[in-house]
Amino acid sequence: MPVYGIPYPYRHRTNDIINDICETLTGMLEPRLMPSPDMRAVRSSASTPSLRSRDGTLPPHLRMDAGGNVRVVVRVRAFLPREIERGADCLISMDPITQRTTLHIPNDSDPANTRTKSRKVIEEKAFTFDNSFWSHNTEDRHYAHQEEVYNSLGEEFLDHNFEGYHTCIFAYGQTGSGKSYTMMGTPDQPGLIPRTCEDLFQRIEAAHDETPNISYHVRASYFEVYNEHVRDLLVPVVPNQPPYYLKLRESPTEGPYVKDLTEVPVRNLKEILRYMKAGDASRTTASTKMNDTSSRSHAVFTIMLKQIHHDMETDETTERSSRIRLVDLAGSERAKSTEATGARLREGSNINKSLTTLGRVIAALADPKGGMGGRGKRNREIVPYRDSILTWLLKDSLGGNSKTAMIACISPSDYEETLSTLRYADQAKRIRTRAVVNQDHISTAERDAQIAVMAEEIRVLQLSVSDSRRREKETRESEERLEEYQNRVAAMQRMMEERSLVAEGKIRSLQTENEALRLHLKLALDSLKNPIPEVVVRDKKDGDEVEAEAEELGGEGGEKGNSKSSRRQSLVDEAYYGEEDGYDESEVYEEKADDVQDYMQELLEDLALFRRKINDDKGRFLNDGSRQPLGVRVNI
Ligand SMILES: Nc1ncnc2c1ncn2[C@@H]1O[C@H](COP(=O)(O)OP(=O)(O)OP(=O)(O)O)[C@@H](O)[C@H]1O
Repeated sequence: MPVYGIPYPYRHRTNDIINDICETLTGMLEPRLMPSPDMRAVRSSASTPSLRSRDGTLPPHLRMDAGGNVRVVVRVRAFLPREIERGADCLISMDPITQRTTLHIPNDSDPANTRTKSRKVIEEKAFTFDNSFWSHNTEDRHYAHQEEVYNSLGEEFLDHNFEGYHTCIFAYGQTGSGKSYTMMGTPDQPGLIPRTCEDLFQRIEAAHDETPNISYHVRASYFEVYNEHVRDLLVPVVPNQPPYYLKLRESPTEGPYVKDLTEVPVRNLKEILRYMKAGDASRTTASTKMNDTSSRSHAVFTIMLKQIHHDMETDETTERSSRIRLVDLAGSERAKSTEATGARLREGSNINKSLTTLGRVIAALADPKGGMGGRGKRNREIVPYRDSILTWLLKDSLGGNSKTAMIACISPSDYEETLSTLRYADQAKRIRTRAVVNQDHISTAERDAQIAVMAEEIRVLQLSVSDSRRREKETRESEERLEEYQNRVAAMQRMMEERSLVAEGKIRSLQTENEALRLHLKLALDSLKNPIPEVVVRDKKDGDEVEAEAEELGGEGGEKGNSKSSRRQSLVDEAYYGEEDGYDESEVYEEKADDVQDYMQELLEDLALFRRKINDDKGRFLNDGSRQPLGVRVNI
């Protein structure tokens, strides 16, 4: 149980308090702004800013852990069927008293150790670790079951979490050496992660009964680093969609974190196990020659624990925040052993690249002249955290504010790989981290002052929100108006286009008519200028009839007779020369031609004017490609 009540001086307010109170107050002030209850899965950073004791807020001897080394344990697994088939020998022995692990020289018959033969020196190697877990044969009385591993490592680390320390446990080892088995386990043999979750909620439940004035808040996140990309394992995979990768950010106070990572609040064991299983199911695994379900990514399961203690007597609040990071690394592998090709080979080379960087980080941190071990500033600066996503994300856990443990998993019969893992682990023993209790203490007066400041901030935010809403509404309205205007302009343009088409048709028919008139006029003028004498051919019968008529008229005498005579003459003339009396016909035609020409001239002038106007209209209203339609907004 965590113990509270140490009289700490006032410490800075932290983002967590602000966020939580902001959430509460914002919810009170404007419920519409709050996400729906099932949307409360907060998206935030992986290493969520926690209440951290900052420099000067705690006496140094209380603030900083005495300086802990990375705790390193080793676990050897049982033979797999393929190893039994090839008659492999177990090259490992462990001393349960001294916690010493010894790697023995392989015999010549095992094909898995052919590479070893090319070594100049093959010798027995012994290393001492914090724990050497013998999980090779269940019959052995020292056999380390999942429970033993949890009891001697997980339990202690959970104690640290309740004390307010960040912790990290990561499993390292060759592919197929038992990392996932140790961290996640099987339904029958749950590993470190489900056991930690179970113990966590058991402790919380027990604490509720004992000390009701402490409240506990648990959040969880789960992500994987695959091919140097970060993928949120709590976001369901959408079939036929490319995976969504998250970005890394660095906070000046909290270090590197994953932006927009899903962090779900969890209330009980059932919930957290559900998230754990869902995330585990979407982890990238594949079958390789070395392991049927080989993890092709590094998986990081994180639990954030926040304990809030309120002292009724002093009316003071103390908050402790700790992060529990449980990492199942992808296995180091030799392309030759896995016989990987294509995507598997690429994954393998990315896995090896990040594990090599992890090795360099460990080497730099373990260097007694520098790193955290030697407290040397120069070396600390050149730790190559940034050379891989994995080491960048684990920066805090490897060389910062965290109590960290490494579980080195080894296969029982692979000399080369096991030696490399043991050396790696041996080096990690020398890393020292600087874990601090992440605790914040706040009096009622301070809390009231903070709430007042935040209430003011919220009021200002509310104003700016309503202001931006008003502006948004105005913008929406003006956009609607603009759209209407654009529709009208478009309709007008369509009309103009139609009219222009009609006008073009008219022009064409006028042009045709014009051409016909021109031709007609030309012919008329030609015929006037060169008249063809009219030849009147009268048939005999007609002439006789006329003569007879004239005779008839001439016989009647007197005035009547005279008029008859002139009528006769005119009829004769008419018969021979046409209806008109004796005047100059060409003059009349000339006049008529002039009139027609004048009329045509006027017509042509009108036509030209009409065409000009039509062209004018076309130019103004038709979109000629270079011109934007009216009303369209152009961004300058
Ligand atoms: N302590 C153990 N007891 C029984 N079986 C084990 C033990 N450790 C590992 N195994 C078995 O060995 C096989 C490989 O283990 P696991 O998948 O955990 O390896 P891994 O190191 O995670 O491999 P990879 O890096 O390829 O993911 C599995 O079938 C697992 O059940």
